[in-house]
Amino acid sequence: MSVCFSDRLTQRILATKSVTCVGLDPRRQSLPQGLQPGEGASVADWAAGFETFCTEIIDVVADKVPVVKPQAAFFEQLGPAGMQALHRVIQHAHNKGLLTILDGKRNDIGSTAEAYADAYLGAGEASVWGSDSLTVSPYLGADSLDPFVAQCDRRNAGVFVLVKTSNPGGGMLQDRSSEGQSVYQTVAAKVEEFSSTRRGECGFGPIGAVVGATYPEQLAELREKMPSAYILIPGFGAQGGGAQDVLAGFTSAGLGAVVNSSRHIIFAHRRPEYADKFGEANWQDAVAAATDEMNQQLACVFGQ
Ligand SMILES: O=c1ccn([C@@H]2O[C@H](COP(=O)(O)O)[C@@H](O)[C@H]2O)c(=O)[nH]1
Repeated sequence: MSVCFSDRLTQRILATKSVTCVGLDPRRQSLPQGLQPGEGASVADWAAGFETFCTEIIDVVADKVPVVKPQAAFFEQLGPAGMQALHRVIQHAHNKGLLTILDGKRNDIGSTAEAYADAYLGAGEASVWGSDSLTVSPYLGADSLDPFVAQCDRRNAGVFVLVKTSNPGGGMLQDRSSEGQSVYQTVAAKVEEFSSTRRGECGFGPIGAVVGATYPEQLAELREKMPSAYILIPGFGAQGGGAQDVLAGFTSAGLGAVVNSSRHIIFAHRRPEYADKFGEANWQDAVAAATDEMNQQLACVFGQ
């Protein structure tokens, strides 16, 4: 990949006219009936169901959105078979022209973080997992982030550092203050420092931040504090965030952020408004309709 991650993401946003990120969070109990392997099924059977589910979602959304975010946890739950399915899902997204954010929230001391960065960062054949980008935790400090940043430089990959997460309990650590600055503000300053010296043509660098749609005030504050960073905004839809909550994450050109929704899109066939219209057998049509709906709700970011 010769183009830096932030420029590739920007190109995809402009080409699809969408800032929606579809989260691939296959949950056993919510899979459409036709993909549930039935009683006594092995983890390998479930992994096959996950793979079919996610690849079909990718086929539906490939021309509608710039990026998908596979959630590693659900694949890890199925052991080696799940991880093989995850790999094939990432490759399928890549082959369909979608960018990938692997949501693994990885990190460790620097020398071990090097192995994580090598494993996950680099699209297609550039790394064994083939992901364009990865979510990472900042809680082991700046030196733990360095290996990820180095791999972003080497392989034109991207990372999204957890800054202000969408969950209600995140403030226990993230909102703590010392020397007049909260932890999330300290992490944001580091993200900006990394990205400001690596800006692509789009004006953003490859080191981004995770900021929840459930904290619109902090999102506005962090947009200002990190002018060089792409923001991944989870918490839209199932967690209660809406279009008005995420507007402040974008520049006036509608760039600088992508908004993730997982359950509300991939399990749209279970939402009453879609269940009646499409029925479970046509779950792919519900995914398409829910993606179109989210794109329409967020179209306002381009005309701020
Ligand atoms: O702060 C964060 C960081 C990550 N997530 C992840 O995003 C999706 C959200 O799923 P929904 O179904 O749209 O609620 C999920 O994979 C989380 O692990 C987050 O929600 N908040």
